[in-house]
Amino acid sequence: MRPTWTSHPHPEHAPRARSNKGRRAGNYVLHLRQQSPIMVQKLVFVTGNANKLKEVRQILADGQPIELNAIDLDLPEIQGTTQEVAIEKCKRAAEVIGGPCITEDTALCFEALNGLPGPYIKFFLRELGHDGLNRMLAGFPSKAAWALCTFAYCAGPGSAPVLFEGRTDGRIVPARGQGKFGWDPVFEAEDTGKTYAEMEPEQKNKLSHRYRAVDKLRTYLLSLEGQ
Ligand SMILES: O=c1[nH]c(=O)c2ncn([C@@H]3O[C@H](COP(=O)(O)OP(=O)(O)OP(=O)(O)O)[C@@H](O)[C@H]3O)c2[nH]1
Ligand SMILES: [Mg+2]
Repeated sequence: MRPTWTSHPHPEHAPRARSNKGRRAGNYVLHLRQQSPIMVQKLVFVTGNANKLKEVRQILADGQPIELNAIDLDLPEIQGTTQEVAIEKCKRAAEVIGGPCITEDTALCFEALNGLPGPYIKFFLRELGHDGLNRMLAGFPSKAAWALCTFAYCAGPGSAPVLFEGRTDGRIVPARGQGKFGWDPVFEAEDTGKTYAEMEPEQKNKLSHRYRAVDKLRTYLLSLEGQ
């Protein structure tokens, strides 16, 4: 079914900013623009992570005209596979805002640990830091890892979310580079010899897990526009 692109989230459903995180991405809306400004259509990106938002904006700025904004909502993230976590979060986001939306989940998966920490990387990073992530692999010969980005799009309350995954392979290394974003300094992307943190944004945004997922999402959203 074609989503009701033209509806803003109803003011009664407008979420309040998270107060417990001390950061806020801002109240924004994703505009899918056709050539005429009158045809502006809207979709909410629900995330509390300002770095994600910044990167997604940068990636989307290069290509078809999609204008991105976001709402910061404190949504529960269940335990499960990356797909299960992404589906439930997006479903809940659509219910809360009462309309179409996208959400994004990032996992960092260690080959030696059969894909863990995966979607729980946020908590491992917070508790162990860069050094601890390296030490987790001390007893294993393989330092191979992959970064996995899962975007979910939900057409509205009661609709099943659609997923878009992007994966970048690499390995876990002692921290190198400017540590502005999460685990960027300890993830060396395959065939680059550089950690994400050592790359200019332009380089990361052309090979990252996020870039690969956004590319699929963009194609899907624009195909909906044409229907
Ligand atoms: O170095 C990094 N380079 C990246 O490219 C990247 N993308 C996400 N992350 C971090 O990995 C965890 C995912 O958890 P996550 O998907 O639940 O995100 P989140 O809770 O911060 O935001 P959201 O769920 O409100 O969107 C969080 O700690 C993010 O900061 C990254 N770290
Ligand atoms: Mg989260």
